[in-house]
Amino acid sequence: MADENVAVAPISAKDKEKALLRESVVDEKHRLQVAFKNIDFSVMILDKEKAKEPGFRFVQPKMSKRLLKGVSGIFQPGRLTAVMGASGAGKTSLLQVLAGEARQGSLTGSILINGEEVKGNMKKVSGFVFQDDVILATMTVREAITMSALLRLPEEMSLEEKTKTVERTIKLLNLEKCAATIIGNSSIKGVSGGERKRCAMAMEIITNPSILFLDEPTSGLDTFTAFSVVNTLRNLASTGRTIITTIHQPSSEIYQLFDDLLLMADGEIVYAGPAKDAIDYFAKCGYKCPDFTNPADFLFMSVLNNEPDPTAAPGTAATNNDERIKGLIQTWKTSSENSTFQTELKSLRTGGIDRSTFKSYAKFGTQFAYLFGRVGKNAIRNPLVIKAKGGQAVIIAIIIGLLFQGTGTNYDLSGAQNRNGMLFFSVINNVMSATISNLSIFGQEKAVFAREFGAGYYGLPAYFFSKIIVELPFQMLFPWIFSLIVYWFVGLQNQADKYFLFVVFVVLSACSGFSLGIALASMFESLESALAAAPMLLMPLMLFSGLFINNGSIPAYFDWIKYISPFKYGYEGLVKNEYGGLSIQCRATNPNRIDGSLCLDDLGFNDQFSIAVCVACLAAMVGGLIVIAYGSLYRLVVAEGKAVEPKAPVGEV
Ligand SMILES: Nc1ncnc2c1ncn2[C@@H]1O[C@H](COP(=O)(O)OP(=O)(O)OP(=O)(O)O)[C@@H](O)[C@H]1O
Repeated sequence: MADENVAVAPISAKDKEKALLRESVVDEKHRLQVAFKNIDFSVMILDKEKAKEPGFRFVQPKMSKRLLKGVSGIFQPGRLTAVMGASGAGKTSLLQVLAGEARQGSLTGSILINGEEVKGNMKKVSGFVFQDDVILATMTVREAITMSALLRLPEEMSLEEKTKTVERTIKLLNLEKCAATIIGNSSIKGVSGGERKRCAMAMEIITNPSILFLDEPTSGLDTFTAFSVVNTLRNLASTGRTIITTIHQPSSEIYQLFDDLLLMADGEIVYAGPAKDAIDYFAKCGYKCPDFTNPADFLFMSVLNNEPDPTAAPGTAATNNDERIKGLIQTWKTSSENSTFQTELKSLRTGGIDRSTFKSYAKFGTQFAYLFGRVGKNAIRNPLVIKAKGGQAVIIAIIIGLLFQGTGTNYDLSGAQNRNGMLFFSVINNVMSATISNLSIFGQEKAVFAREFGAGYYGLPAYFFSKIIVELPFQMLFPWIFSLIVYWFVGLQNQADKYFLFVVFVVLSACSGFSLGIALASMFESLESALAAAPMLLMPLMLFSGLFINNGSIPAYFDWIKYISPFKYGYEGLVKNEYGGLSIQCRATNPNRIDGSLCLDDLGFNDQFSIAVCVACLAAMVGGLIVIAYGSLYRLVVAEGKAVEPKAPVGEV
C-alpha cells in the first residue's frame, strides 16, 4: 500500500505534455511517407496582350500559367518539414496540390503515399489547416473541437471516449484557458489570433490524421505564439505524423525546430533536405551566412530575394536577381545533395496506405442532429441579428400604423388609395428585408459550409435541410409580430378569418424573401455579386405586382413576368382579402359606396387567381426557390468546389 505521508512531486506542464504525446503516438502502419514526382501544375489566366486585339474585344482569351514546374520531393513521417520561399514562389500551390485541395488547374506528375499512387485518397488520410481559418464565429473553442470529434471520429467510438479525446486535444494545444470562449469575428470579440489558429489545428488533429498540411500557421502571430505553435507541430511530428507547413519569416528559434526544409523559387526547388544542412549547402554555392544571423532571414534576404537591388551598379548580378535565382535552381538540379535526394525517391517506403488510416465520416442522421442543434444555437447566439430583425419589424409596423391610422374606417377614395399603399408596403417590406438580410447572412455563412463540407464534416443535405427546418419558423416570427401591430393599428376589417389571411400573406411574403435571399447567395460565388444582382431582380418583379401597372394593361410580351413575382401574389391576395365584403367608394365619378369586389375589377385583380390560388402560388414559390438554392449550392460548392478557399486572384500577364 502506498504511504500516504510520502510527498508526491507535482507534475510539470512539460511532463503532462510528454504524457499526452505518448498517448497519441502513431503506430508503424499509420506512419505515412508522402512522395511527389515531377509535379506540374498550371492554371488558366487572362491573356492581356491578346485581349487588346480587335477580334478579342468581347471574349476573354486565356492562356495557361505554370505555377509548379516539375517539382519532386519527399515528406517523411515523424519529421516536421517547412516549405519556404519568397512570396509567389508556389508554396501554397504545392501544398494544395498535394493535399487534394487545388480546385482548378491541370495537374501532371505522381503523388505517392508509402509508395502507393494517391488516387484521391489524400484527403482521407490527411488534415489541412488553411491560412485563413473559417470557423463559425458563435461556437466556443470546445464546441468547435467537439464538432470535429462528433462528426469525424468513428461512429463506434463512445461519446465518453470522444469527450475525453476533445479534452486531451484541448490540453495538447494549450487551449484550456480559452476553451469556453467563442471564436468571434470582426464584429463579435472572440479568441485571439493564435488561439484561433491553434483551435483550427486542434479541429484537424483530433481526427488523428497521419499527415497534416498547414498553410502559414504562424502568419499574424507574435514571435512567442508563433514559436509555441511550431513547437506543438514539432511535438506532433515526434509522434510519427508527417507534418508539412509553409512558413514566412521564421525566427531562428523556430528554424531550429524544423527537421527538413523545402526551399522554393519561381515554382521550382532550390533546396530540399535537412534544415540544418541548408546553410552549408548555400555556403558551398557562394552564399555564406554571416555569424549570429537568423538562417531564415539569410535565406530570404540573400538567397531567395528576387527584387532588384536599387543601390547596385547597373548590369551587376544584384540588379538581375531573376537570372541569379534561375542559376540557383540549376545549381540544385546538378548538386550532389540533389542526386542523393533522387536516389531516395527511387527507394521509397512500401506497403501503401493501410485502409484503417482513413478518416471516418458520420452518418446522415448524426450530421443532421448535430447541425440542427448548431443552427438553433447560432441563431440564438447572434443577438444582434435577432434584435435588428425584431426592432425593424416593430419600428416599421408602428410607423405604418401611425401613418395609416384610421384607414380601415375611411371608405372614400382616399381610403382606397391608402389601403392599397399600406397593403403593398406590407408585402415589399417583408419580401425585401428578408431577401437582403438572408442574402447577407447566408452569403457569409456559405464560406463556413464550404470549408466544413470540404473538410468532410458533413454533406450538403444535412446542412441544407437542418438550416431550412430551423430557420423557416424563425423567419415567420417577426412578420407575424409586424402583422399583429399593423392590422389592428390601421383598423382593417375586424374579422378573424381576414386577420388570419393577412398574417398568412405577410408571413409567406417574408418566406419567399428568405428563400430568394438564400437562392441568390447560393448562385453567386461572391457576396458582392449577389448583393448587386438582388435589386436587378427585385425591382422588375416589384413593377409587376399590380400596383404600378394595372394587371389588364401589361403588354402581352411582358405579361408572363407577373406570374413569377412574389409581390403580385402577396399584394393581390391582400387586396382581395381586404376588399372582399367591404362597401367602399372606389370611383371618382361615383360618390356612392359600392361593393369592394367591383373595386377589384378596376384594379385589374378580378382574374382567375382566387385568394387560395395566391396562397398556393406564394407557397410554391417558397418551395421552388428553396430547390433552386439547393441546386445552386450543389453546383457552386459540391460540383465546382468553389467558395472553399478564397482563390488567388486570377492573374494577368
Ligand atoms: N488561380 C490562380 N490564377 C492565376 N495565378 C495564380 C493562381 N493561384 C496562384 N497563382 C499565382 O501563382 C504563384 C504562386 O502562388 P502561391 O500562392 O502558390 O505562392 P506562395 O509561395 O504561397 O505565395 P505567398 O507566400 O505570397 O502566399 C503566384 O504568382 C500567384 O499569383
